[in-house]
Amino acid sequence: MMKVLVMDGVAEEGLAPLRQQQDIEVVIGEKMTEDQLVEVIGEYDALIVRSATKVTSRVVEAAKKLKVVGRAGVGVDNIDRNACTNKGIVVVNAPDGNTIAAAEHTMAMMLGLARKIPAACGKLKNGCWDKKSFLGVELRGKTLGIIGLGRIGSAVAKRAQAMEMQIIAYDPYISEEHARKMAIEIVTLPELYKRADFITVHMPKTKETYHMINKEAFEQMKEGVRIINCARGGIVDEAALYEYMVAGKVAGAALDVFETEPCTDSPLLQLDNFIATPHLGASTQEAQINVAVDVAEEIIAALRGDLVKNAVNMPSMSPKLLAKIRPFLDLAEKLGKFQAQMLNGRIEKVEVVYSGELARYDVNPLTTILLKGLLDPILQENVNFVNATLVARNRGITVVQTTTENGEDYNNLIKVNVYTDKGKRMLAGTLFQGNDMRIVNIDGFRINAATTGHMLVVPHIDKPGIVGKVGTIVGDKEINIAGMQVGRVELGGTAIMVMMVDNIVPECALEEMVKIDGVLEVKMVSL
Ligand SMILES: NC(=O)C1=CN([C@@H]2O[C@H](COP(=O)(O)OP(=O)(O)OC[C@H]3O[C@@H](n4cnc5c(N)ncnc54)[C@H](O)[C@@H]3O)[C@@H](O)[C@H]2O)C=CC1
Ligand SMILES: O=C(O)CCC(=O)C(=O)O
Repeated sequence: MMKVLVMDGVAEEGLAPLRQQQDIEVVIGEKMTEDQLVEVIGEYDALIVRSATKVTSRVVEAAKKLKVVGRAGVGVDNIDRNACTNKGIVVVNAPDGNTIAAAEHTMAMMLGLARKIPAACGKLKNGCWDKKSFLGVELRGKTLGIIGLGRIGSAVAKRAQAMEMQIIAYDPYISEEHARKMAIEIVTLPELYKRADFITVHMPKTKETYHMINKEAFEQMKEGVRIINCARGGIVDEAALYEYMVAGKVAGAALDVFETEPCTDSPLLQLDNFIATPHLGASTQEAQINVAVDVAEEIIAALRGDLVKNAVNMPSMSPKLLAKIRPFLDLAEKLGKFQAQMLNGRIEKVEVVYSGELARYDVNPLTTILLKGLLDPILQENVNFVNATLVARNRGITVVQTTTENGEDYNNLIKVNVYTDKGKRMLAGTLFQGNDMRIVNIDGFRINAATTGHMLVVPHIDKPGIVGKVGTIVGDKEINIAGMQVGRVELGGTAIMVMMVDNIVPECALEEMVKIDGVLEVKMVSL
């Protein structure tokens, strides 16, 4: 039975996909300290969190069978991704389910600021009918500066356009063309500061974005600007914000997120023109169900060893790309696994060439899974789709990946050259129609071998009697031969024999075979 620990009040309705699995037990956890989590995490195969639980390196170190950490939401800054990656633990998030909730919360903040609703409401509830203090401004005709034009930034833009605002945006990773299609003008950051009446931030907290809205930024802004942060605490420097609000340059600010959460004692909370919500951006019934369902499905996929759509620490891919390359993923892994059993010496370099139709796809996931197939059988540590590239890099293995339209007589071909301190080994495989996977070349010898079961691979001198002698040894061990392929370049030169056998041939028999005159090497490969 696999166990999933669910923290932070993830929506119960969304956990239905997990509860439907016969072999998965769902445990709803109460709020825990780091020490408490460290104590229990060893029991769990998967952990689901929102933003409250911190998945620190200590927690990750204490995990014994954890395969996946799921974030029911977007931001994964509460999860130590490097620690997870090093340990081969997949980190998944649910990036789409709360976009609208966060965008609507941003609009609510903007309208709340423009019309001073929270302060007016507070005063009225205290028995004071005060109309004079709450003269607001309209959004129509105002310029909204959006920093970070991703999912939420774009959804905010669309809603603000409906309110007849003019949108300008800064996002160094979004093309102007993309913005133009949404009728958004891309500007530099200084220009955005200079022109915007309202500024809203929608990017992740990174080294680059931490305290991005600081004194220098406030200095460049318009008199009377209003600031909104429904993204991550720390993007806005709260001390600087307080200073510029008190000085009157900033007419109002609304924060849903704070540098330290929970936050109940900030001086900002004393200001009438400051609106605060306790990280509620994603807190709608709809969003919570959406993200819980999404993350539950990802957790199931990860626990079953299937590919996940929204992994943040391994190559993830669109469903469209996945459908196209899924059969090639199996082939790539098999080629890696095959090579692992053929090698002599320490791996120095892996060269993968993708040809034919494969040249049209993003082949990074194929290389990753090929490395997993290659390194997992060789190394002591657990190598998986998450950490395979990192493991290769940490071991000083150079990985080179190229694509070419020229498929060398095949519609598609994956060729893997592995260089060790003892030489080079080449292997190539293809997918024929109907996803029929075949090994088509070993060290330059053309063959046509299946990619399942056990096989003896025997490079030898092309002369009579060798196949018979190898077959006799296999027969003496009462092992059935299921099929055979021989590849040679020229008569009397070197050749390769691939003998399909029903069981693993024992080491002592392999040693006997190597002694046959003309046999150069014997490798037992199981796929
Ligand atoms: N308050 C809440 O409850 C919620 C907060 N969030 C947070 O909102 C933020 C945005 O989420 P999404 O739109 O889904 O993410 P996204 O990944 O779709 O968009 C982020 C955008 O920020 C841009 N960006 C990155 N670095 C930048 C920089 N230095 N300057 C300007 N732009 C930069 C990226 O190019 C990207 O377009 C995240 O931090 C997320 O954690 C998301 C949901 C709910
Ligand atoms: O789960 C939550 O309430 C917060 C959501 C959030 O901040 C995010 O998705 O990045």
